Amino acid sequence: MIHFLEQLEQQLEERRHADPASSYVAQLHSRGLNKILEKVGEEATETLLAAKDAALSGDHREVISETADLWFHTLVMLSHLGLSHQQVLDELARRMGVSGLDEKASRPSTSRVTGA
Ligand SMILES: N=c1c2ncn([C@@H]3O[C@H](COP(=O)(O)OP(=O)(O)OP(=O)(O)O)[C@@H](O)[C@H]3O)c2ncn1[C@@H]1O[C@H](COP(=O)(O)O)[C@@H](O)[C@H]1O
Repeated sequence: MIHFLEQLEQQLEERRHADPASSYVAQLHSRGLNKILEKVGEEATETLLAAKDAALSGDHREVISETADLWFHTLVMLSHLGLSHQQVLDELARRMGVSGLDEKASRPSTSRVTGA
């Protein structure tokens, strides 16, 4: 899986400066960060709607497809910002074993008051 992400990231970097007429990835970069963020938001919404449908119907194909779209556009976003999926994996690894409840309780008291 990690090897596949490395291959995909390499392909996304290669396509970054390709001809937008023949590459969707190049098209996204040429349209700029706001367009990429718009797509991430759109795919996030489509993913949650598909998840609601999947819970009702038991058919998981659409939520898997939409989640793949969301991950793909998120990878393009990271690439546009000069970041790597590895930095996200490192952050998840850093959090491994730290309960989300404990982490939240250790935040400064102002955060707890606002519930943020
Ligand atoms: N994994 C993907 C991938 N997943 C989704 N998509 C595209 O993401 C788009 C999302 O579909 P939408 O209907 O939401 O987008 P749209 O309606 O066309 O967009 P709007 O004009 O409405 O904003 C579609 O065009 C999909 O084909 C992807 N496009 C590319 N890749 C990977 O990126 C590589 C390079 O792609 P190209 O740059 O196109 O060669 C490919 O070989 C793949 O490995």
